[in-house]
Amino acid sequence: MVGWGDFRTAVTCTVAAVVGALFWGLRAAAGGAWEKEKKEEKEEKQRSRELLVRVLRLYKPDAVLLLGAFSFLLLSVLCGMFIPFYTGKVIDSLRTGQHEQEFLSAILFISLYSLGSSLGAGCRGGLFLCVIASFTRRVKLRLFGSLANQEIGFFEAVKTGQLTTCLSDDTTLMSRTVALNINVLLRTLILTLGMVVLMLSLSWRLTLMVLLEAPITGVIQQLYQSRHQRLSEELRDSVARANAAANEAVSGAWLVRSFHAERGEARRYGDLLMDTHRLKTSRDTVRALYLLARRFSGVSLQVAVLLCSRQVVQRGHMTTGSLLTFLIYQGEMGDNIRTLISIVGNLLTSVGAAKKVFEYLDRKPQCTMGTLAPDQLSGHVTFDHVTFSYPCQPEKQVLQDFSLDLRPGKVTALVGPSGGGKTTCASLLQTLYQPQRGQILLDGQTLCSYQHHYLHKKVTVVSQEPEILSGSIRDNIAYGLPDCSLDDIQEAARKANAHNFISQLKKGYDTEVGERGGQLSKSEKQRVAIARALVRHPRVLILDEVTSSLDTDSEIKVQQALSSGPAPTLLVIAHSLRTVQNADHIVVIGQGRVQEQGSHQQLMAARGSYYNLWEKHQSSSVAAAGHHGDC
Ligand SMILES: Nc1ncnc2c1ncn2[C@@H]1O[C@H](COP(=O)(O)OP(=O)(O)OP(=O)(O)O)[C@@H](O)[C@H]1O
Repeated sequence: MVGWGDFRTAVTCTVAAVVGALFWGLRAAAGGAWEKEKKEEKEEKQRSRELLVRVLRLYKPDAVLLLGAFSFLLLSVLCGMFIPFYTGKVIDSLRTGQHEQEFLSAILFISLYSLGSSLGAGCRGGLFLCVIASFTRRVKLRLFGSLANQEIGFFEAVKTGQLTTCLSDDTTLMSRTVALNINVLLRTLILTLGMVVLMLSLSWRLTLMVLLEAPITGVIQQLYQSRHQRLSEELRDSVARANAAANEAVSGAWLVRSFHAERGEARRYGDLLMDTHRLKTSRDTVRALYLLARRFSGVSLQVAVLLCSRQVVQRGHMTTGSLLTFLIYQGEMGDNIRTLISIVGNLLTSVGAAKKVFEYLDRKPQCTMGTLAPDQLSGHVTFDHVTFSYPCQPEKQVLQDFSLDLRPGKVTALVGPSGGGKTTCASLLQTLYQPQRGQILLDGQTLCSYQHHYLHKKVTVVSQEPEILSGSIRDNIAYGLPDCSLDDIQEAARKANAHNFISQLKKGYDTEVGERGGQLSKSEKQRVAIARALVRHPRVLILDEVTSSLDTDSEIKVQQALSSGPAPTLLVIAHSLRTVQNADHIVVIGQGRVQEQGSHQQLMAARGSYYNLWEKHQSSSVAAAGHHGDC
């Protein structure tokens, strides 16, 4: 016979089922309007799933540690699951006041399971942290390797702040959240399955009611997840933009100060911070609403179960102790269902940070270097009909059908008006950029077919603004050559006329030069940079406006040093025509094209653009001399 209690339970279950179905129905009805959004969401989810699989594959080297962590996880979950079960037994034996033996054994089991659960949880946590640390280090290193290999155009297109945020924050976020989410997912899954079995054994009616929470939570979660993910991504980009602005202002502090741009910079940074704040507030509001809806549904179901449980106990289907056990499980079950549903979404969200990391990890540099490393290299360079635009300004052709021959062991001077493309030639020779058309050959082979390390030892450049790194002078000269001896360093420094000033420093070659070589004068920096180039014994040496910051004495000494020993192919880029008239070959470049070439005498006789440049140079020198005389 069906009693009143059974009837009430059945009615409550049906009502709850209808509510659940209604939620699904509403979602399906609204689905029509969201068709497009849903399709995009689906594709996004598919991409996130693929990313997740890639992240998981990266954990392979930590498989042993992970196995240990999962074993402890299993131990802690299984032990923890039985504690409420024995708590119910304790209550029952207290209530009846009999079976002391049962009471004591229940207490003993609770103690043992608590010990096992705590031990398992501690070891699991420790091992997971080790895995996360090792994973993060590995990913950071791989990402750094990939970034370091990118061509210069990439660094011009992407802001430094974005790259450093990706390297420091995104890698950490990706490893932490994925590992923690998987940890929680497995723990909750095992716990939920175990609890369902135990709860069914206590009361299948109440268990069915508790399980109705799943579809309701599912709907709430669905609504929340996509919005939260979108806002989180926007927030991450906004933080990166603010970081980039701060970086730029701090690294260019002298520029900000000398142009009195402090207020403008502060305003720009303030606007970006405001944007970040707005996105953060929206994201937190969405989260607060979600938590509210989740809590409300959970509490409603709890009340419904309590109402029905009275009937179940009164009818003798359960003891009070079992009911207590059930209610403890129910409390945890609600959390577990919510966690299980949210964790799948969280896992997909957490790989959002991995998106950028993989984007940079997968990026292939425009020029992948080859394997050529011949013992003999004559240093014959050919620009063969090269056309080039900078990646950030593709519409502006800086070099147009540009051809040039640098003959082995000879000095070629590249002269021409400012912005004509001289430094661009030097950058292309270092493979910092790739020409869009034509090719650059070294001894008949394209630059990219040489081994990376070999090419940059054989083709070196001393640029207008030499990059000096913080560290000692010795580190700077031997940069990139870990086996370079002090003798070689000193020999190169002598040739660059740098040995004297270095020897006079208190710590000599071990003197720290400060950030970006701030403790050295411009000429000293230039001479250290020349020594850095010469220590490599290059076959092709490019001096880009080097003489402008050298005094005459240094200039003569450097020229003498370069002409002694096996002379490299020398490309001298110069504004001052005085320094180039002795060159074997002079090339005049203007608007990205070769305008004239020949020896000084030939070009002067031709009375073309070189002659005009020379005339201008002469008259400005005379004017400068007159001005000094007046003074
Ligand atoms: N990184 C870059 N991105 C975009 N355009 C650039 C970049 N570097 C140079 N340019 C542009 O390319 C053109 C050629 O510049 P390049 O520095 O090669 O000239 P240059 O002859 O060496 O000038 P200067 O004698 O003043 O050093 C110029 O119009 C310049 O604005």
